[in-house]
Amino acid sequence: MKVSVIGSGSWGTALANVLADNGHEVTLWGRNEETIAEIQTRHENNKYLPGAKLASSIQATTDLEHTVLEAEAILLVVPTAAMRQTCQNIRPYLEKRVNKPIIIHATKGIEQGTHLRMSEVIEAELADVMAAPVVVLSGPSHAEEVVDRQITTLSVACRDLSTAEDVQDLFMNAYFRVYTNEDVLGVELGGALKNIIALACGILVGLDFGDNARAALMTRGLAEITRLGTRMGADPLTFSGLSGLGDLIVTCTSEHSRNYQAGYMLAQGKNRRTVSSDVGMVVEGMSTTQAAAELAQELNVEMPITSTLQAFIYEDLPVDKAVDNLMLREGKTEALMKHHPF
Ligand SMILES: NC(=O)C1=CN([C@@H]2O[C@H](COP(=O)(O)OP(=O)(O)OC[C@H]3O[C@@H](n4cnc5c(N)ncnc54)[C@H](O)[C@@H]3O)[C@@H](O)[C@H]2O)C=CC1
Ligand SMILES: O=C(CO)COP(=O)(O)O
Repeated sequence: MKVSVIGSGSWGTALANVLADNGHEVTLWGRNEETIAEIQTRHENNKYLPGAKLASSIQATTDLEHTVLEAEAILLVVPTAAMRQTCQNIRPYLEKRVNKPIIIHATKGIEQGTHLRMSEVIEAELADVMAAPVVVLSGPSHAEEVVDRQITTLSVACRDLSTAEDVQDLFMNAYFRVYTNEDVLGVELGGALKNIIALACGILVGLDFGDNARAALMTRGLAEITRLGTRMGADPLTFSGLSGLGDLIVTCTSEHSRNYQAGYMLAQGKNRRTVSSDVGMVVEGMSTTQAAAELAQELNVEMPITSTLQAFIYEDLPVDKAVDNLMLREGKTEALMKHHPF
């Protein structure tokens, strides 16, 4: 199958490599001429995946029209902040086509201002020029390990199950196992919101808190993700799956996680305005924290970790006050569904 990947950062490059391993004709689009030339000629992407050798069959290009006109499936893997503009950039080429492609995305975030999920942004811009409802690929998957062909499991979500199954077939192989899911909302929210908790874990570890505190943050983090997601209409069980608990574990416990790294740097006193460029790659959790705190307020859902992190990052709340905010709140019951239906 002809598959085009739009976004040649770490995740787009690693996914292009999986698709090439599966024998697909892969075109990888990026905006940076140097990166694209390096992928095309040396089969390497040293800025984002240093040391990795990529499949030589990947065709890397900066020509967006060529990338869009040929593909039977298009995978969008740009940062959240660039998703709407990217859809607008590819739209004219999709309009020209008689046979429309399947659109998949693997981006984890919530759009600033609108609070829309990525599938909602894509469908708002492209609904009439795609072959099927948008498909989401999400789950515990650091690009560094995927490009090294280490065992990885993910979910593909689509409200049309047969399209999800087609995309499952596209990606599945001996090191990359994919499960289908029809809960697009839950899968997208799990992937986006775990970045908030990973940032908070990085801060906690950077400040020398112990393992008990990290376990508390992950568990209560999952509780508030589930509370918001259920309020929005997701299946609560989705958050115990790969794109919920699975992704929470991998980002809160791994030094590969850019969100975790950014949190660690914030704990060392790095400025929030420079922390993303210090990490050198996109840190989605910074803006998602703001968007999720606003969303929780709008929907009247309690998200104490998210709102405390928002105040820590954006309003200079001192760390001891942040910890007191969480620890000295009125006593609560742990039961999620019985006492707090959402
Ligand atoms: N790196 C990983 O292991 C994983 C990343 N993701 C998600 O994938 C998405 C992309 O992240 P990464 O590839 O890791 O980021 P990255 O920081 O490695 O690369 C970002 C890429 O986006 C490009 N880009 C930035 N602004 C752009 C714009 N306005 N238009 C077009 N391209 C633009 C950059 O040139 C670069 O190629 C994020 O939402 C991330 O959460 C999901 C799973 C795993
Ligand atoms: O989503 C990821 C792994 O599943 C990547 O997380 P980071 O963006 O924190 O590196």
